[in-house]
Amino acid sequence: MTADSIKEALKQVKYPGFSRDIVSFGLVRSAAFADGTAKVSVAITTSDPKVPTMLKTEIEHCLRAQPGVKDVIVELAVSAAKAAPKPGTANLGGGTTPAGLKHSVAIASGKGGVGKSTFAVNLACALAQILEKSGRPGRVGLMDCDIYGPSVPLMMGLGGARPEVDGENLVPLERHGVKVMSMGFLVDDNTPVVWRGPMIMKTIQQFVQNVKWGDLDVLLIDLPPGTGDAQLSLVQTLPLDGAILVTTPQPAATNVARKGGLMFQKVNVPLLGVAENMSWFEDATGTRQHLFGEGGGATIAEMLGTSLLGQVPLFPEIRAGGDSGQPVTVSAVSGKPAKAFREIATTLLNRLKVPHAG
Ligand SMILES: Nc1ncnc2c1ncn2[C@@H]1O[C@H](COP(=O)(O)OP(=O)(O)OP(=O)(O)O)[C@@H](O)[C@H]1O
Repeated sequence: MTADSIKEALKQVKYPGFSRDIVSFGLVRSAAFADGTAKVSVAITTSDPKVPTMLKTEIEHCLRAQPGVKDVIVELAVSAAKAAPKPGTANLGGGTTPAGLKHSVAIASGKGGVGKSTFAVNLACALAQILEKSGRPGRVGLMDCDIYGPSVPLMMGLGGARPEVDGENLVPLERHGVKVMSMGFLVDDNTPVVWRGPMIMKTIQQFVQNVKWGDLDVLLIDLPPGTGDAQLSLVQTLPLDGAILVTTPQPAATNVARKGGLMFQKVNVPLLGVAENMSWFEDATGTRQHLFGEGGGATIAEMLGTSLLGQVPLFPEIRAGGDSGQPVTVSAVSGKPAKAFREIATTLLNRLKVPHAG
């Protein structure tokens, strides 16, 4: 055995209550092997006294089964979770999953203007439609963390709306079957907000913990564009199941999108796939014009070891839907643009193993 093969073996150990293993969660701090003794050091954040005991037993059991291992020493550093855990809550690396939230997925892009918010809004509406048909209405949330230019309120037809306050909590607004919370609801359009890192972190934590999301199958999180410190902090603050990277097809966009993907890999957030937006434009004769080049989405997906979730063509109706607050998935349910988003929504639900009738 070597330090590496110990870590490899520990990939079989799942964090209690999760389908992910302790290595991919980034909880294994060190591993060593000498004279038949495997020594590992693991750091976790939890307030549940059962978790450390369960983990220790699992790790010992796993390593004792490895060839040449006679003894196992597990050093477990346990720090208390920041927030008091609610029933069904697990805490990892500082993030707290609210009870009732099944899956959270970040929508990210390497740079601005690729249609990330448009994609997030339409994906949320398509998910809500599929889940409603499956007998699960009102189980999709959309959290707009694009603090620098929140466009979700306008795109969802909620411009100027204000959420209700219930005690210490905010009640998300509901539109097109989606529960929505956005920084745009809380700040005045005419007052530019100068955000500093700690303020961003605090706001995002409150968006997760002090918003009455209720029972959700999927919460989509629209991240600010780019791969700076703000994004990295957000990703570490939020308990994420995975991320979708939105890109346009031109080869020039691949490098910057790749950086976005690598950021998630650095913090052990799995990539659920790449979504290519503005893939082509269908002219009057039905011929596809590749205005922004071709193949970028598939190339990035391959580079990052993930797959292409789907492609969304350029449609004037998509832009018009965003501007009017009636996303195309809602205003023209049976049209081609809506179908493109629904296909991606179905693939995502399958990937997250959410049962549906879509
Ligand atoms: N597939 C599409 N077809 C037609 N128009 C689109 C499409 N996707 C996005 N757009 C339009 O492109 C513009 C930019 O989209 P959007 O605001 O969603 O980008 P973004 O990546 O979220 O930008 P930022 O992150 O800088 O806010 C919008 O006017 C939107 O309506």
